[in-house]
Amino acid sequence: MKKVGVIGAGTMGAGIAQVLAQSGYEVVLRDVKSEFIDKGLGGIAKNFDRNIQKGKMTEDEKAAILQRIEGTVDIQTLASCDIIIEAATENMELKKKIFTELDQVCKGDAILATNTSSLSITEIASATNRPDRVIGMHFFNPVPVMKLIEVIKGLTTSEDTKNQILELCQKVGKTPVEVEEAPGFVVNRILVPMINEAIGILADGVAKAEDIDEAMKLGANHPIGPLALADLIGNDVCLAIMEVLYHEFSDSKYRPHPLLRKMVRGNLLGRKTGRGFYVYS
Ligand SMILES: CC(=O)CC(=O)SCCNC(=O)CCNC(=O)[C@H](O)C(C)(C)COP(=O)(O)OP(=O)(O)OC[C@H]1O[C@@H](n2cnc3c(N)ncnc32)[C@H](O)[C@@H]1OP(=O)(O)O
Ligand SMILES: NC(=O)C1=CN([C@@H]2O[C@H](COP(=O)(O)OP(=O)(O)OC[C@H]3O[C@@H](n4cnc5c(N)ncnc54)[C@H](O)[C@@H]3O)[C@@H](O)[C@H]2O)C=CC1
Repeated sequence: MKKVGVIGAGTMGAGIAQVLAQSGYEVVLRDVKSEFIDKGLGGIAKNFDRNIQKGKMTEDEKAAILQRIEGTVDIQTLASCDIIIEAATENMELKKKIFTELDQVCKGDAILATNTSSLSITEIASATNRPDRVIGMHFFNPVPVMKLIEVIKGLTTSEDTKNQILELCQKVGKTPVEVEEAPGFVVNRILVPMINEAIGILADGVAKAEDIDEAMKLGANHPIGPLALADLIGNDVCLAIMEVLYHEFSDSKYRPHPLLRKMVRGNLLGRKTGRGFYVYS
C-alpha cells in the first residue's frame, strides 16, 4: 500500500491525515512547528474519542490508526512517500515554495497533490520539475464527514496522475468529481460568494447573524447557515478565496466584503481562533 505525506496539520491537513490512516495508509504529517502537529493529532484523537463514546470504534482501533500517523517538522521525512497532499495556508507564494522543496525531496515518481481551495494548479505545478505529476485534490470540511473530492487537472497534469488520484479518492471512501482548472473550481465559486453576500447582509443591518443563518437553514435547507459555515471554514480562508475570484476574473461581483477583511484583521477567524461571527468555547 502506498505511503502518503500530508503538508500542514491545520483544519484540513489533520482531517486528511485522519481519513487516510483510517483507510489503512501509513501517513507522514508535516507542519512547521511541533505544537501545530500536536494540535492536529489532538483533534484527531478527540474525533476518535467521540466515536468510541458512540460505540463506533474501540480503544484498540483508535491506537492502531493513530500509530499509522507519523508527525514531523522535517520535510526530508517525506522522501519515503508515494503521494503527498499539501494542505498548508492558502497563499500562492507559500505553495510554490513548498512544491519546489517537495520536488527536491520526494521520489521522482511521487505525485504532489494540492488541497488548494481556489488557486491555479498549473501555476503551482510550474514551481516543480514534474508538472505532469502535480494535481488538485480538493477535500471538504469537515474531511471525515464530507463525501466530495474535486479532482482538478492543471494544463500539464498527466492522465496517469489523475487516474492514481481518482483511485486514492475511492480507497478513502470519497466521491471524486473531475473539474477543469478555474478559480474556485465548482463548489467554492458558488459557496464562498454566497457567504460573502451573507456578510454584506449582516453589515447592512438587514438581520442578526443568528437570523441570517436560521433563514438559510429553514428557507434553503442548508445544514448550517452561511455565517456559521464561514466560521467552520475560517474567515481567512474565505477571504483568500474571494481575493482569488476577484483578481482572477477582474469582476467586481467577487469583491470581498470589507467586514470580512475586518474580521480577518481582528483575528476573528472563526472556530480555529475561538471567535468569528459566533463565540466558541
Ligand atoms: C472552503 C473550501 O475549500 C471547501 C469547503 O470545505 S466548504 C465547506 C463544506 N462543508 C459544509 O458545507 C458543511 C456544512 N455543515 C454540515 O454538513 C454539518 O453541519 C456538519 C456535518 C458539519 C455537522 O453536522 P450536524 O448534524 O450539525 O452535527 P453533528 O450531529 O454533531 O455531526 C454529524 C456527524 O458529523 C461528525 N462531525 C461533525 N463535525 C465533525 C468534525 N469537525 N470532524 C469530524 N467529524 C465531525 C459527527 O461526529 C457526527 O458523526 P456521526 O453521524 O457518526 O455521529
Ligand atoms: N478550511 C477549509 O474549510 C478548507 C480549506 N482548504 C484549503 O486547505 C488548505 C489549508 O487550509 P486550513 O487547513 O483551513 O488552514 P489552517 O490555517 O487551519 O492550517 C494550515 C496549516 O499549514 C501549516 N503550514 C504553513 N506553512 C507550512 C509549511 N511550509 N509546511 C508545512 N505546514 C505549513 C500552518 O502552520 C497550519 O498549521 C488551504 O489551501 C485552504 O484553502 C480546502 C478545503 C476546505
